[in-house]
Amino acid sequence: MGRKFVVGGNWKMNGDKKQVTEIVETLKKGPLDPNVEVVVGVPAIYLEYVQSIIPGNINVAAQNCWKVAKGAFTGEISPAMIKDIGANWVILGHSERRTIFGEKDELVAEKVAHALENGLKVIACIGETLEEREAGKTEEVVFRQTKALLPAIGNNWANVVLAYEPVWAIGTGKTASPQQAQDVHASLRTWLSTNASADVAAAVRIQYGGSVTAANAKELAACPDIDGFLVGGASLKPEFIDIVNATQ
Ligand SMILES: O=C[C@H](O)COP(=O)(O)O
Repeated sequence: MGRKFVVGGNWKMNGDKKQVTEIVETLKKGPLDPNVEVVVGVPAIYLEYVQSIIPGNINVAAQNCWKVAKGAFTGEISPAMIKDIGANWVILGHSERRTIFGEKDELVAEKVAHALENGLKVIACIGETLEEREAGKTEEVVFRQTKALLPAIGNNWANVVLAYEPVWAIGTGKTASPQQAQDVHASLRTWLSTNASADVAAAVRIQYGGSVTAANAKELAACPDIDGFLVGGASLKPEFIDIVNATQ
């Protein structure tokens, strides 16, 4: 049962025009494993520029979008706008959106529903905080966050990638161990098989995110339920190529 490995590079609020051009040049040189789907999450202001210079084998994602097509929502962008400039993906529910900008499960779900309705593919992020993990609530939190997405996704699972990103591992240098990540991915798949369907559970790709580097990617990629990565800091560096190629 082949789940195509999918690696996202989330540039977050980093880079200027010169640096994003350099990153694209590095990606062009690769070489990138042709069996891996690659998506780069680009700051909104550079989306159209990056889309215009990136090779066709790499997909461009927005890092957020709003839940309706247009209107009086100062500072926001819509899925229609993302599609209009040629990009096809959006990252939603990232823990930085949840914790810094106060996005709740319901809002994330509304955004996911609208993005999918408008033909975008979605990387939907979930994950527990350190406090929640230490309280033994990892599964409870991850299942709650995913449950909120079920009606939003409906029968559109083919256009969704889940990204499990334990908040305590993001940007901290503390990667979840392969066993810790595998355990959550496996229990999420079991939960999906009960709460969505066996087909969804078997087919959905679950990325791991949180301090992924070239040094730890191969071991994580070898876990049976880890189907890719969502990479922050290391996606700005040439080592991103090695992370994309971690299954080789
Ligand atoms: O979206 C990416 C994650 O937040 C991981 O970031 P990081 O690789 O810098 O820890």
